[in-house]
Amino acid sequence: MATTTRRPLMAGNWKMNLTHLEAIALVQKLAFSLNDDDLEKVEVAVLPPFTDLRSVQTLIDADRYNLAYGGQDLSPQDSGAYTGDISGAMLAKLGCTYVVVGHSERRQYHAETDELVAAKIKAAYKHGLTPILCVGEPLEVRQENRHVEHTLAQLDGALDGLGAEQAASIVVAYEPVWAIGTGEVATPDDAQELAAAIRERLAKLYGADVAAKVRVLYGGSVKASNVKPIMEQPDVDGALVGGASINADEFALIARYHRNP
Ligand SMILES: O=C(CO)COP(=O)(O)O
Repeated sequence: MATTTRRPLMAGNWKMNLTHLEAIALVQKLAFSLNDDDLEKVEVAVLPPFTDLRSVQTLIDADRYNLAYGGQDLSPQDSGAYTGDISGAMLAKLGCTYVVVGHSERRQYHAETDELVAAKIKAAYKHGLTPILCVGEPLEVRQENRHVEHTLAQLDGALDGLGAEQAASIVVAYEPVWAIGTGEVATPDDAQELAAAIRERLAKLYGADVAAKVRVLYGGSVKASNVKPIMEQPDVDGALVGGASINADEFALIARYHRNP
């Protein structure tokens, strides 16, 4: 399927890093490193901790930076007695475009199930947010050569009950757990294999037109030095970057992969 209609998305998942003051410095530096030409070719988003979002919003609005931003998680509930949780409504009020859902660290450390991930996706759409759904297999599953099956089962579970109109705007990030924070990046062929399998499953569930619209990202040890061949894969439409996204120079280089040497 043609990639030309899908604008790549380069998203920086800061995870639990950077105070709101550090966030301001990073976003300023990032904005100065990217020119209009870069931002026409790719969409660039930052996904800071909740405590940084108000500062990031204020800065981006005031200086009219052409950067998107979003949260790293949301509650499936709208409001109420859910201590420590943040609702989609709260993120939407802060001008967020995106919200990460089902990251492997949430699945691992907060026991998030596919069912909960599906509920969070619905909550995101309810509040006008675009989910960045993370799927991907742990090492032992890859060693057993069940990575495609495992990842597609996560996708099926997360999309359960979701209509085609909403599915057309979802972003799916293939993040093999063994590649996250390990320095061991998947090969461009690995990334393409799963991105194509995800798109094929979307086509089966929602039709080829929907599948052709969905951006499928790769995530896991992405750096400026390895991003280009991954981005050249026909079904890979961007990157979800962790560690390298909290360094403004490195993340700008990644976002500008199309003019890296
Ligand atoms: O989990 C990731 C992005 O969501 C990837 O993290 P790293 O880029 O640090 O491997």
